[in-house]
Amino acid sequence: MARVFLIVLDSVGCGGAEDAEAYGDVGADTLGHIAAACARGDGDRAGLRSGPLRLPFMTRLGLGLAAEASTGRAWPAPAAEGAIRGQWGYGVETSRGKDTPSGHWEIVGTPVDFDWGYFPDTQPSFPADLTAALVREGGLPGILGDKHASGTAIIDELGAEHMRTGKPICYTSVDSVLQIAAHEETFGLERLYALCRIGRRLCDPLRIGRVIARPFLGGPETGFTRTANRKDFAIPPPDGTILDRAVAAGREVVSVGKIGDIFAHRATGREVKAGGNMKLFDAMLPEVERLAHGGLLFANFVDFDTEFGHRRDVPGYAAALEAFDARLPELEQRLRPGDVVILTADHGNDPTWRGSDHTREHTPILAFGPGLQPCPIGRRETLADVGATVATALGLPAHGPGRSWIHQEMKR
Ligand SMILES: O=P(O)(O)O[C@H]1O[C@H](CO)[C@@H](O)[C@H]1O
Ligand SMILES: [Mn+2]
Ligand SMILES: [Mn+2]
Repeated sequence: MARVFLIVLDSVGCGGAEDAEAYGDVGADTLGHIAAACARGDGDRAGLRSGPLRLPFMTRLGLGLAAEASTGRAWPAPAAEGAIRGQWGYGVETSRGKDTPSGHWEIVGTPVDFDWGYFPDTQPSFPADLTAALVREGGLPGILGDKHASGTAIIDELGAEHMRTGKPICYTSVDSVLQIAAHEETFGLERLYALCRIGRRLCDPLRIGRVIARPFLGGPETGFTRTANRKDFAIPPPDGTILDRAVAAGREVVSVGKIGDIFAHRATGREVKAGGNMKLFDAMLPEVERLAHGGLLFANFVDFDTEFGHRRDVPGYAAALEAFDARLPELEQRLRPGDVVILTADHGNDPTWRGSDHTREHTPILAFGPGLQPCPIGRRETLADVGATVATALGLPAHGPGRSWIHQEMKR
């Protein structure tokens, strides 16, 4: 029986979204703009990387062709060396949010059919009764922030005041989130998590997708750094995800990275975590060897988004893509006959774009595995086609709007 490895490169969009105007994102193109910047020499950073964007493994799977099909523009990075060996295409997000839960839930077959609640880009941003309840129930002296912000910028701005006053830093973005940043030592990590649980309950009636704990360390003299102890408290996804169906059928499920958080830990099986893309890859490989026949491994590689997209760091993003690409042969070596690997993304986060938020884009979809015939899979009208394909490959029941691109004749 096949095993499926579904891997989300968080925020690695490929431009071209027809509805980008509604988001102020016309022309945003995460992969294309990184590749173009690298081609111009604007992706160079001493000691990190230089020159054109080199993604030999994914380019041979069809990444450049997928990007061209998505945007109608030539792929501004080296073409595939050798014949295309993957199934390639791109996905159109139908859920209205350009956030992580919307993207992931749609990928696994359950697009978001309701509108998330959002906090306005005003100051204060949070409704007075929400703040009052958080302060009262959390036993707080007050809160700081109360606005849209980049998470690294706001701890630079308010970290010292937070340490002095004991008031947590609450902020949001264009996504449906309440983020709470606090010092791991002076405020306390468990206390921050407890506060986020209170925030989660208070945000439920507002349909806020996630309450996110953003612990950090450091001091006013040394500067502040976020730690790997981020924790997301999410609304559970709609019923019927591919994870639900796999677990219901008694299949082994392994979640790597932040998948558990994104699905409120429902049907996420054994959760494997590590800090940073490369450590996550290290942690994923033994799971690839171990996964039972008929099993599903679902991984999210978050650094692309958190460390480079939101930080608008082109060389960093390019280096992260190259480092990820260079590890893919290690994954391929561990595949067995019938296995299917799908690489895709949940939304864009163009590091050349204004601001620090996600960007509305199509997402690349690449599939490969022993016995999987290379072919174009075209434009997929919903990311749920990925989940439908996973269901076909694993022999699980169909659910929701997705259509599988794998038929038996394309597998062998
Ligand atoms: O700037 P940071 O804190 O990384 O925030 C980002 O992370 C949030 C959740 O992924 C997004 O909504 C975005 O605003
Ligand atoms: Mn994401
Ligand atoms: Mn993000």
